[in-house]
Amino acid sequence: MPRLMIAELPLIVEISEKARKIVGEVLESLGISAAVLLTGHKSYELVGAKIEERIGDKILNRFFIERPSMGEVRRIEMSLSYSDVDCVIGIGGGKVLDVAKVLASEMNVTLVNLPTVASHDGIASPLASFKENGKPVSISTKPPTAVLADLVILRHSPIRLLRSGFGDLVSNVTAVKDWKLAKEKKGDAFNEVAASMAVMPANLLLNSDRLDLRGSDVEMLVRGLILSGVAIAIAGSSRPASGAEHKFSHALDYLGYGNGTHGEQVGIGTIIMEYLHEKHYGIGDWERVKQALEKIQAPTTAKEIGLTREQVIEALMYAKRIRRKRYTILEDVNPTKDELEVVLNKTGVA
Ligand SMILES: NC(=O)C1=CN([C@@H]2O[C@H](COP(=O)(O)OP(=O)(O)OC[C@H]3O[C@@H](n4cnc5c(N)ncnc54)[C@H](OP(=O)(O)O)[C@@H]3O)[C@@H](O)[C@H]2O)C=CC1
Ligand SMILES: O=C(CO)COP(=O)(O)O
Ligand SMILES: [Zn+2]
Repeated sequence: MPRLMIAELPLIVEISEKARKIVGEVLESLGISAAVLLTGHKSYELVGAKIEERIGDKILNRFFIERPSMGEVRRIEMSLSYSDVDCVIGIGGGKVLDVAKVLASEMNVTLVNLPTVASHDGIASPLASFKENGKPVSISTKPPTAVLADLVILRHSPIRLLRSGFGDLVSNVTAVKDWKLAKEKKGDAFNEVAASMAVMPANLLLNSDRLDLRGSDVEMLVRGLILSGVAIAIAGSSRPASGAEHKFSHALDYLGYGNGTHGEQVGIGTIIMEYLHEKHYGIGDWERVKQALEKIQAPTTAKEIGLTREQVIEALMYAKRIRRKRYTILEDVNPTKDELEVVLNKTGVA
């Protein structure tokens, strides 16, 4: 029987052209008086400095994040010592927001996140991803109390990172198929609300004729990534947004192969896993996934993210061995190297 669980969710979510301008108002409404600002050099220069001007009276300290790690969290905690901090504000990309999440969780204070890029669904999720000793680790945190997604900032953020966000959102399509498979084959707990929240925005974008991430579609992308994060909080695990395509991406990170971003890797992984779902269960349309990624000029081939065919095969074989409790199409089909060669040929990935 699934356990009854009360999920902690973001209290305030603003997705608009003026989100950056209401930070003061939001802090006021949350009763914040002493916040610590975490940011990156670039994001501070482009966005953070101006926001800090507006809320300067509430900022106790500012830290620039360079390398997201537990060491970085400890460094900040030590500098803050016994200061009476009641809020962490994160203004930056995934690196900054992840450190902000872990710090706010450890200090048990309010977290206000203002993403300056929309590169993955960590914007609103209760998960942080650090590299420790060169290897990726996933850390559970509290979700942000407030997420202020400013569409003007995000529309002008680097296009490669917007495309990456699209890849991470589209990956929910196979993640949810894997989750359903685990429910049917292994009796895993499945949450229809979380699954729908994760998959519906992804399908909306996949079915769109024209995709313009610098234009009107940025809003749906950001909405979808935030809903993904909330779906993760509701499900109590990354299940709605992470299946076999994420195992493939984690395998690449572990092996240190290629130069793709998270979203680029999972995007290519989604083509492969959607092919397997379609072939073995007749559900899915890998060509639709590939075409959508091509439409926004995101990579759809191994070569584009610095991978050889052999490395992709090795990563797929490795992916079968990680996080074994999470049943996916890879454990279900357990493809051999020869079968994977066929998949790569057919999909044109390598
Ligand atoms: N929590 C989760 O679920 C997940 C977390 N991750 C983690 O997220 C991190 C990657 O996040 P990602 O957002 O891709 O990358 P970064 O946070 O590293 O940001 C990428 C670059 O963009 C710069 N930047 C930020 N905002 C802007 C802007 N508006 N315009 C121009 N440049 C900008 C940053 O500079 P500067 O930093 O100097 O401001 C940085 O150089 C990794 O640490 C990864 O492990 C990955 C997947 C999932
Ligand atoms: O990237 C994520 C969801 O998009 C996080 O998932 P993981 O739990 O696989 O790290
Ligand atoms: Zn992801």
